[in-house]
Amino acid sequence: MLKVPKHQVAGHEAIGGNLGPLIDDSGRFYKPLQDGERGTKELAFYHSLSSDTRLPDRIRKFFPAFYGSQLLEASDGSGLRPHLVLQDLASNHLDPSILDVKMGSRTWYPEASDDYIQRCLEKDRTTTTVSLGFRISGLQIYENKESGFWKPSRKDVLNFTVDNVRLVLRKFVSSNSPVDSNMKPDCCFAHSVYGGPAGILEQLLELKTWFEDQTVYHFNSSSLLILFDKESLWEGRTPFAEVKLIDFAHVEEGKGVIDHNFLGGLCSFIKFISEILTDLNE
Ligand SMILES: O=P(O)(O)O[C@@H]1[C@@H](OP(=O)(O)O)[C@H](OP(=O)(O)O)[C@H](O)[C@H](OP(=O)(O)O)[C@H]1OP(=O)(O)O
Ligand SMILES: Nc1ncnc2c1ncn2[C@@H]1O[C@H](COP(=O)(O)OP(=O)(O)O)[C@@H](O)[C@H]1O
Repeated sequence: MLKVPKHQVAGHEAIGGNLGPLIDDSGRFYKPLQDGERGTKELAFYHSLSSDTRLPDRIRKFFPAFYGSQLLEASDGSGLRPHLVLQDLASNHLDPSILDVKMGSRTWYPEASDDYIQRCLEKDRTTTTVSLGFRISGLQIYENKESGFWKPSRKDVLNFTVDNVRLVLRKFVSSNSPVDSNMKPDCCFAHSVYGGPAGILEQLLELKTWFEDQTVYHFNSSSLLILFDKESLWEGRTPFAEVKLIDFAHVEEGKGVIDHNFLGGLCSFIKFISEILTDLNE
């Protein structure tokens, strides 16, 4: 039985009769192939990744597992449509807090259509994409059983300033309410979630070592999806905090050139996470 994901934080959503991803109870995430080149590009990327022997195992783990494609009834009622069959990254987390961070100081690329470039340029200039090399494109933070999740609207997220980003990255690992804007985030989970040998910072640094070398792919407009849940943290499960790469509808061949755009954004994001840990130590 397919259903609408409970923990989707950005992108096209299968609610209100729209086209969007679906999940099942076995831990699979079905992402409909988007129209035009976008869908075929993302499918081709996953196929190429599966057979790419150059990809080290320590890097493969950053991508959702890929189980091919399947024709399924689309969520918008338009009939059968091919879907990517992916690992549902939220399925092994109870009440996950999730951040979707769109990487790069530009989300457009020269091969795209003029109309697409114009739309991207506009969003890049009005968000932190240009200034920071990344923008938060969606999030949810689990508070507690009574209050559930704090999930700011898409419009509010698109309006995040640099200061908002700094604050949200602190709220993400805090125990006090993310809703109350007067409350200083206590960052009480920062050491365990961002720090430590299996924490987010280590994972980001490992990913960075690959981006410093790899010239095979250019990850235009792709995101880092960061997930953790308090339950796994308390139970000492590993990994309880994960960094994954998603959204490959605009990946291009790297043709021997470093993906400076993604790498620059990654370095900038790493700095923001490192600062939180440094501030705690001082
Ligand atoms: O249509 P919208 O306004 O929801 O824009 C989508 C973006 O949502 P946003 O407004 O930034 O929250 C959406 O951004 P997120 O993935 O939500 O960060 C994508 O940029 C999407 O483009 P594409 O599918 O990657 O080509 C964008 O879709 P397209 O406009 O390219 O179809
Ligand atoms: N494999 C996955 N498992 C769980 N959730 C996912 C997965 N891929 C994407 N998502 C969720 O869906 C959202 C949108 O995904 P994305 O691939 O960027 O779609 P779009 O192409 O519509 O922008 C992400 O922010 C995340 O919440």
